[in-house]
Amino acid sequence: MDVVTAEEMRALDRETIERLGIPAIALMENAGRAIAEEVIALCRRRGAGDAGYGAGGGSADGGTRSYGAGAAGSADGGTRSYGVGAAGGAGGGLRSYKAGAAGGVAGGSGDGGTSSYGAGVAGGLESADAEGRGLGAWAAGGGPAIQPRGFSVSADSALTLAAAGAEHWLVLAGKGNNGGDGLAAARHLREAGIAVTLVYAAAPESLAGEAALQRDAAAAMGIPAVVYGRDAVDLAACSGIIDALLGTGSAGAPRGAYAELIAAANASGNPIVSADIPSGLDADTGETHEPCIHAAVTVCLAFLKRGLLQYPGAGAAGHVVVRSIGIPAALARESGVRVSLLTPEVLRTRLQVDVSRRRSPEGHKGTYGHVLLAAGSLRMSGAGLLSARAALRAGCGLVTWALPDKLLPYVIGCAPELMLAPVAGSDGEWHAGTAAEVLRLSGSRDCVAIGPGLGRFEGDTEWLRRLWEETDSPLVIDADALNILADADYSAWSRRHPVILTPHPGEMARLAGISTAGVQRDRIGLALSYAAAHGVILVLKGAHTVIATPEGQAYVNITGHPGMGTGGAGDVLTGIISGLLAQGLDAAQAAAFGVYLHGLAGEHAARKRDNPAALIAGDIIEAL
Ligand SMILES: NC(=O)C1=CN([C@@H]2O[C@H](COP(=O)(O)OP(=O)(O)OC[C@H]3O[C@@H](n4cnc5c(N)ncnc54)[C@H](OP(=O)(O)O)[C@@H]3O)[C@@H](O)[C@H]2O)[C@@H](O)CC1
Ligand SMILES: [K+]
Repeated sequence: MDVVTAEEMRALDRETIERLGIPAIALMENAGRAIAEEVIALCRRRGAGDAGYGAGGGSADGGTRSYGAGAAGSADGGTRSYGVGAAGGAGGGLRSYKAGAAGGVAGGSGDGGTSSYGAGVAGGLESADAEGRGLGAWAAGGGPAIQPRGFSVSADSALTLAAAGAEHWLVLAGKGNNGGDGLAAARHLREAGIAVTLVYAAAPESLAGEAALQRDAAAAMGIPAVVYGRDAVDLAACSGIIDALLGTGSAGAPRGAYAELIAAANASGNPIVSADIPSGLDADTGETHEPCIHAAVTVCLAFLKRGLLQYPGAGAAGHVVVRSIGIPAALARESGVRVSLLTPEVLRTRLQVDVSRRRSPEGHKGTYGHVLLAAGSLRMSGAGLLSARAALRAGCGLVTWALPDKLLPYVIGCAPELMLAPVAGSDGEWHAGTAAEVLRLSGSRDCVAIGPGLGRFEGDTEWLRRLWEETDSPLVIDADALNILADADYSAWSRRHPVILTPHPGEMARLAGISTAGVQRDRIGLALSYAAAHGVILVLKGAHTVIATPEGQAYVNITGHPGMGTGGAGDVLTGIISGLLAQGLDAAQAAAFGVYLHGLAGEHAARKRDNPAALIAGDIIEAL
């Protein structure tokens, strides 16, 4: 799934309209219909008592974000799900997101999907038709067992709602194309029997182009309209709100009536469905201006916007569903879009990773590579142990842990699968003279990981420079090794093999020479520019870790759990990435797949606890 900036989105719009000849009004119609379908899907979920998307957004499982794709896609209260295919949506009951040959990308009709046949290639679908009947009404067990019963007809069920009479939605319309999308949605809701009132943020006469056409069509259908500031408006007196105030054409903090409507919508307690992005959000950076809509659902049009993946914007967007509006998906790649959501499909098709982690029947420990880890000190022995154990669990054949010799008695037996290589330290710490010994050990290793629990020591810059320049395999640099780099001017250091840097935001701030808040302001943009400028693979850790390559590609990961904010989780990631590198994955593959697996294991580990706050780094290793 491609992730775009507002500028890239505008270029893709232009390309579609001007080169392909698809009229702008057609795109807007598709956008309006998609928004209406998602509103109806939300009404159905609410009718069914699913509190997953209440007012104020947020997912039901305490933080796992969900992104759906396809028609009427919806996720099940926080479980991440990816739907693909003609009628593919992330169905209400799909839980097939495990990395695996068929995992995570099974298509199926979402609740309220358009077809009784055709969808449902995956087992376990719990989709329902317009009347709320599960597919099981026709075929026990669902899935491909559904048989046509002679002649039958199905209707446009995604745009019908049995309990429409109980609903009254307000459509907050700005004067740009985002407002036009909302006005088109209003007509479809009205068709579904839902009461709708338009609330214009600006005088309706100020709308132009396609938005003006939508205004006139809505008026011709007799949809009631009020103008904010001229007519009385009570945003609490409704059952839901469509936010079509500001989209990708907005700049800066919302002004005037826009700001007042956003604040009132948030205060109303009603669920808000945002068109394209929550109004008040910076579509690129994820910065939330004051005020910013807090959506229950964001119906993102055509391509995922970077701002919806980056916090705090990701927190304001609620459940994000990306809907096709007629812009060919291939255009994004063709026009050089460089950022992707890290899904199992992207891992398989773009990164060519064997996500099944298949083992060869003839394989032996030599088949799966050998990691050398230079890590640990007396004060921080656990970091090295965590990295080493994680590398083994990631599937590599052998791990040698180089450590200061004074540490040896304390770690012998802690992990019997490990090989320990004591180097002559000074009082349990590293010293500059150990570089030659580490280099010697690295000679027959498939990758070298440096940093967890390393500490700082005199001459550490020269020590790291030698390893950087002379090791003959890919390097993973973490923790204190990153701090050594931050204090050095390493741009002149030469390097023949790839380097992966794995900073958390604080370490990234030191590397880039900016504040941590500056790092978090636009993580995707920073990761892309840093990786390109320094010729490294950058893994910028944190919620929605970004993996950027020197060639200018970036991947944004959404596996993971808030419970993973615990000491040692980063050391585990370093081990996983190293373990994958040793098995022959290239640096981009190992970094991306490692981050993905780390998050997935964190989710599994969190689920095993009564309370995810109890999660510790070792649990992530055990869940791999
Ligand atoms: N193009 C297409 O083909 C398609 C586009 N699509 C849709 O269009 C959206 C982009 O539409 P857009 O470019 O018209 O911009 P939009 O977000 O509606 O806002 C512009 C208006 O907001 C105003 N404004 C700006 N900042 C402001 C502020 N801080 N506070 C207050 N007002 C502010 C600004 O007013 P001005 O400052 O110029 O007076 C202007 O009137 C996109 O997100 C998607 O939803 C889809 O239908 C697919 C096809
Ligand atoms: K909006």
